[in-house]
Amino acid sequence: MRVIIHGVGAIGGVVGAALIEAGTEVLGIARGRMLAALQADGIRMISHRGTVELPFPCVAHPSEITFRPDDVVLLCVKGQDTAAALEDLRAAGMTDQPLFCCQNGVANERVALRYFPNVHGVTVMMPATYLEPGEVITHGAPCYGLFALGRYPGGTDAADEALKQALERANIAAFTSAEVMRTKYGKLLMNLGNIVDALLPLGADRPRFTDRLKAEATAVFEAAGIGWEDVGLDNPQRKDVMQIVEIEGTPRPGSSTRQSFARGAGSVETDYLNGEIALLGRLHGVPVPLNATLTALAAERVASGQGAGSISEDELERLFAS
Ligand SMILES: NC(=O)C1=CN([C@@H]2O[C@H](COP(=O)(O)OP(=O)(O)OC[C@H]3O[C@@H](n4cnc5c(N)ncnc54)[C@H](OP(=O)(O)O)[C@@H]3O)[C@@H](O)[C@H]2O)C=CC1
Ligand SMILES: CC(C)(CO)C(=O)C(=O)O
Repeated sequence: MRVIIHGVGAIGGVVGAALIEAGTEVLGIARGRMLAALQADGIRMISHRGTVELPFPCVAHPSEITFRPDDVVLLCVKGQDTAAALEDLRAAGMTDQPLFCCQNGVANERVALRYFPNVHGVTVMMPATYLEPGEVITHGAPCYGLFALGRYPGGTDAADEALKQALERANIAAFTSAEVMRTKYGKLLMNLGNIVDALLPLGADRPRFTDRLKAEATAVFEAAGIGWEDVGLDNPQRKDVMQIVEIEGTPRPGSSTRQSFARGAGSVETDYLNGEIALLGRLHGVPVPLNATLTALAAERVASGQGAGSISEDELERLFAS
């Protein structure tokens, strides 16, 4: 099995480095300063086990790849980059190789099914960081992360089992799930807080806002008949397997959305997180003013160049009340 990682950032970088360290053949698709760093010096992965530096074979575009029958493709780009990535993979000759959406949100798998027949969802529990080109960090321990894998829209197959085994050899705990989207909807509830985490200053009271975002979302799920499973700290599959730990000298900078602002990435994933709740609320006639407000606020903050920590608790409370 060769694992092609489309989008070598925080998740793609940690997963790729861990697989390479464990002896799996990996090929990354990266861009910009990350691509240049990987091609020049390979990847540096920092974890609770220490720092490893590894060669990370990479190309700039899928068109540079001759796809093989034993390839599996891990899509590790943010939701706003999914459609372009899928188009590039198809144009490059990918056909029925398994495609695993290692992404937050619940929209990627459905889009992928337009392009490819063999689509899998992955619920990614991994506190990963990418701020500096060539360097990725995971604060997950004892395993670097915990992944649930399953075929989309349902079931499991040999590809799930093969990837699960490769991940486990790489210190990433994994389990297969015939209803993987249930855990992805549960994870989405957690990720409604990404934009709150990003925009509030460090140390602010986040649950004051995130609890209300989740309440809107669970009401929408109920109205829409969407089942979900809690994948947070109380999940028994997570306990003892993957907790977020301190790494001396390497503070965790916050959610993946906060990292996008910190890197000046020019886009954030909020349309596919809080925006998914806005969409579902509008489809099912459930009021979702708070998630809709934050979806719009994220776009406004990206456009105006304001970023991490740019709104106070009082300002956010006023927006929630308006
Ligand atoms: N970070 C975390 O802790 C977690 C993240 N997730 C989810 O995992 C997914 C990936 O997130 P994360 O790793 O944080 O994101 P990152 O932004 O760190 O990594 C994505 C990488 O893909 C690159 N990329 C995007 N489009 C292309 C393309 N067409 N060709 C080549 N490279 C491309 C991006 O480049 P560029 O920087 O130039 O945009 C970036 O380097 C998201 O859905 C996120 O929500 C899930 C759990 C935890
Ligand atoms: C790790 C977690 C849950 C929150 O930081 C996440 O999924 C993200 O950052 O996108």
